[in-house]
Amino acid sequence: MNEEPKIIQGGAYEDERGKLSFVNDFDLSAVKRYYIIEHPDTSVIRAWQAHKKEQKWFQVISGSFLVAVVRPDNWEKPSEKLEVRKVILKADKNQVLHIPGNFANGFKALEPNSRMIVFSDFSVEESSKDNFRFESQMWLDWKNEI
Ligand SMILES: Cc1cn([C@H]2C[C@H](O)[C@@H](COP(=O)(O)OP(=O)(O)O[C@H]3O[C@H](C)C(=O)[C@H](O)[C@H]3O)O2)c(=O)[nH]c1=O
Repeated sequence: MNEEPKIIQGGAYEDERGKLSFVNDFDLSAVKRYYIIEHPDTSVIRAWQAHKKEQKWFQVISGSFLVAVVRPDNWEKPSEKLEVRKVILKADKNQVLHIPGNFANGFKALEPNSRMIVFSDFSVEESSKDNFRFESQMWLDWKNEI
């Protein structure tokens, strides 16, 4: 599988009734569950979680996050020198980041109390059989990011 992470751009509509935010191109037909992650401050690093098959979709719903994505070259002992792709997701940009299988993800909030909703195409049980973790200090010096 050679699919790459990508941004699905949404939009917003405002009138006298208020504001409606949407992501029309986000097809949720594969999604089995969602969860919401909130980081109290910008010092918390949540990394690295990885899946060979499970897909995730991330949307920031409050504040902003730096999300980093790496494709492990080896699932037991990956190289420490791999390309790190970095994306800043902000609640007011209405963007969904799709991370296909075969990638590791890591992130930190850029503002206190930032919140992110995560959609997954695997149940919790399926995910637990496709769950890989790597040390947070791998690949990125998080403290010096932004
Ligand atoms: C995600 C999830 C978790 N939980 C329970 C299971 C654990 O007892 C507890 C903490 O979960 P976990 O340590 O897996 O959370 P993260 O380390 O943030 O990882 C999660 O979010 C990152 C981005 C991943 O990519 C992982 O696949 C996903 O598991 O919540 C549930 O009951 N349901 C859920 O949907």
